[in-house]
Amino acid sequence: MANKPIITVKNLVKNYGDFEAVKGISFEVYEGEIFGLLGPNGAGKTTTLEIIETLREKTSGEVTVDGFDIETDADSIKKRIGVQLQAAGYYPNLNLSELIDLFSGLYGITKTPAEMLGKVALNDKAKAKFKELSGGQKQRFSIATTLINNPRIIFLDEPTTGLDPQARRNLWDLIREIRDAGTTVVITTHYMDEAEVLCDRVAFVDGGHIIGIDTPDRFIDQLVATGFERAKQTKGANLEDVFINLTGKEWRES
Ligand SMILES: Nc1ncnc2c1ncn2[C@@H]1O[C@H](COP(=O)(O)OP(=O)(O)OP(=O)(O)O)[C@@H](O)[C@H]1O
Repeated sequence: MANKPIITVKNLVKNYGDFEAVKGISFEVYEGEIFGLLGPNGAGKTTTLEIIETLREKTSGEVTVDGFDIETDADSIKKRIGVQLQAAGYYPNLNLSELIDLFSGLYGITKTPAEMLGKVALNDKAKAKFKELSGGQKQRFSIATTLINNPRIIFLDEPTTGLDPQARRNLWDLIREIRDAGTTVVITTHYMDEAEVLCDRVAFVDGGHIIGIDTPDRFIDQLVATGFERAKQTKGANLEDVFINLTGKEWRES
């Protein structure tokens, strides 16, 4: 992968009153990668993402997204990114088809519901309302809405929280497909197994600082090189393997 930065963050600071939530962080996201922001609750991940998404004011520092400055070109950035909305953002009385039409209209883009729902395997739910969907289907639909404006980058904030093992794996496949089709993906997650298999690179954020940034593989190799050894696994499978083995890998939520 040619490492061409699509997001550049330099010395970003965000204060809420006297409280410094983000304390001068710098990092780059490369074009075409799945980039994970990891860290404990309250580390500053959402604050950082919302500043990059032009939804929140920074205190100081510089951020460019696809060559545009968040300070002077927020509108150009908004046109080039897709941000997952929380469920509350969907009109309750519209079905999925109507919601796609509505969002397309807001973007001034002609996208058919069949095309967008097809991308996330929800064509059979075109007439269903958002609240009637399973957790995995809701996440897939909200990812479809991020893709309507052909974004260069999408931002997913804990997209697999609360999903069952199959639904999580299917969402990983979907996120990889989106990356493979050329869209950069920035994701937050509290599941380290997910970050390990899904993310090309991850940054660890703690207390408003970035404390490490690298590929999952290199992070793990570096830790092992220090002599760290994991408690030996006594069994060749775990309960999640049993779950998947018993209930199958196919999508279960139609
Ligand atoms: N609007 C706000 N006003 C005051 N403090 C805030 C505000 N938003 C966030 N904070 C504080 O800033 C810190 C960073 O919050 P942020 O939501 O960015 O963390 P996070 O890493 O996304 O956490 P989580 O994993 O829980 O989502 C926290 O201490 C939080 O309480």
